[in-house]
Amino acid sequence: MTEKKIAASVAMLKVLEAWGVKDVYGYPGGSFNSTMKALDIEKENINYVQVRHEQVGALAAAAHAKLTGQIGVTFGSAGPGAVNLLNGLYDAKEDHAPVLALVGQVPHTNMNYDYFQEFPEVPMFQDVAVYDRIVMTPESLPYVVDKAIREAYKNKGVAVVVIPNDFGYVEIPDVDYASTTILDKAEPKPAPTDEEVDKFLELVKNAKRPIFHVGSGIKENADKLIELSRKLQIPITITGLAKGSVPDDYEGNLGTLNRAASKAADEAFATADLVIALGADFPFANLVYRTHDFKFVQIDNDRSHFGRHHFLDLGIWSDSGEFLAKALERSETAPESAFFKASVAAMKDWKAYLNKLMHKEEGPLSFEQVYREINRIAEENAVFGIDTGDNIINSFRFLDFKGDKKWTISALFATMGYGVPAAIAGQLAYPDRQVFNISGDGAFSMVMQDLLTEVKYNLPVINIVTSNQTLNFIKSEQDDIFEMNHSGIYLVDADYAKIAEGMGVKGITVKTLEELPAAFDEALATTKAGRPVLIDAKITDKRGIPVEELELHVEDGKFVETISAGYQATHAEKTVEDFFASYDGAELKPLTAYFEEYGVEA
Ligand SMILES: CC(=O)OP(=O)(O)O
Repeated sequence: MTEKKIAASVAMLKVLEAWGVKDVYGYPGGSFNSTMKALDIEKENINYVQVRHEQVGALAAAAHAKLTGQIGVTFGSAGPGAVNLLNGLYDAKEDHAPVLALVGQVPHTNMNYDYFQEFPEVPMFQDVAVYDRIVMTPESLPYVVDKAIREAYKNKGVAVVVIPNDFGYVEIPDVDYASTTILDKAEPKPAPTDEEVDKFLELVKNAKRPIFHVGSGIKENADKLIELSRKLQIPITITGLAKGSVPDDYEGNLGTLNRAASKAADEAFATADLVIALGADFPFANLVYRTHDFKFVQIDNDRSHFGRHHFLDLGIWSDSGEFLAKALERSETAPESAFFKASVAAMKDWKAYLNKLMHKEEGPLSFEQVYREINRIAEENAVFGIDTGDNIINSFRFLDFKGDKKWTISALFATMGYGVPAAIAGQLAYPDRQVFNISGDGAFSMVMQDLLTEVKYNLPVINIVTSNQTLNFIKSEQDDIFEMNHSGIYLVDADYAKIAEGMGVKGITVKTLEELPAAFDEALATTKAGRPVLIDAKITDKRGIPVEELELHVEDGKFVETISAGYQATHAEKTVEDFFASYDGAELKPLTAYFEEYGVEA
């Protein structure tokens, strides 16, 4: 009997198909032609998405993984194609997203002869990858790719497989190379002991101002968290990635911390005497966790995370759902807490302030009104690709995450140019949903060639460019540096609507508050007709209020609120009241005012 044969590259694609991969993002080069041939053969089963820069392909794969939880796949050819992948792969690494990168290599017979575009790729990917291999035989190609996918899932990171081009053409035995059956088995969840939960409850009982800081893993258990927050009277702060995981309309959800914060969250956290970090892995902990003394409880399902941001008073290795269920079961309802009430009141007023800014009807166009319009047209299950810069702060503050919405950012790596690739990945993964890209002009102009990808695949993305000819996130940082002029942050303006039109995308420019609603209506109508659209919103370079400059400390047995010495040194406003007023917030009150009102003691 003759053994059935299959090209090694086709066998590799069948492995991807078995793992449920639908889209593969990349740009061909000569050293990748054996896989390109296979992609053509398998086009009914797997979709090759031609991006216009490998960086965009790698970022789209990372965004796909972050949005869906499923592996994202990207490729680049030997040499420049491989190098261009790096930015997107680092984004995946830093945000723990499973991504497979297939990398072309010259035919193995030409390797080590200083051949055209040949370079040693494996060492280059060593730092970014959790698994990094060059295929050594045609027969092992599907096996190595299968193993790479398992490693990417297991280690929540990037797996790289370098493929000498000639191996892909070779016929190998046609057998089932994929090991996807492991997907059926859920990992066992760690759970707390009764004693651990009782110790936690004792710490809560002895605290005057306990506060939660929770990570995005809470999403499935947000109901239990809210029940415990109410029962024990503990307000909640969240990490940036947890935005939307705890409903914004829960009165005890104070929102995010630090620079992208709500005022109430930063203020309340600064007075906490007990911080309960629940799956929170916070990249700014070194700033925010070290401003004052508090007791620290950490509950995490990853044992390698314990103590990495703060010394522990209590560490509980547990899944958040298991922990919350037991804490609810073993706790008694706490008496009403003045700290909880004061925090909730401060948050309510903060939300009213944001609402006021969004609904301004006079003055120049600024980012708040753009967000009002996005919220107006956004559907319940919209998907957002949000680019790095002010749009991160602004989306955390102004974007309405209610409903079944999904969003993604380049969180820890924070690369600019993420919005377009994320929107492409979002629209391909969720073809029936409305998808937005929200980018600053600096970020957008790094990847704008990939509007062509939206056109090529008929992706009706709503691209919003918040365009102020400034790297505004950086400008704000420079504003706070003593005796520093603005340096290198001003950008040449462009007519992004015209650029979009030149690529086949409907382009709309909006310069005034009056023009804004009609522009968004037109954008909506365009995408409903199946076409991508771009709104170039010419906004001011106004800065949002930097609430991270607020500081609380105890003087004579009472909390006192000030603005940081650094801010005072670089700005005219010296009092908290003047600080609020300079950001159009004369009605805002320091948390200390609420403390007095509700009787919170230091
Ligand atoms: C990085 C940066 O400053 O971006 P933006 O101008 O969108 O804030």
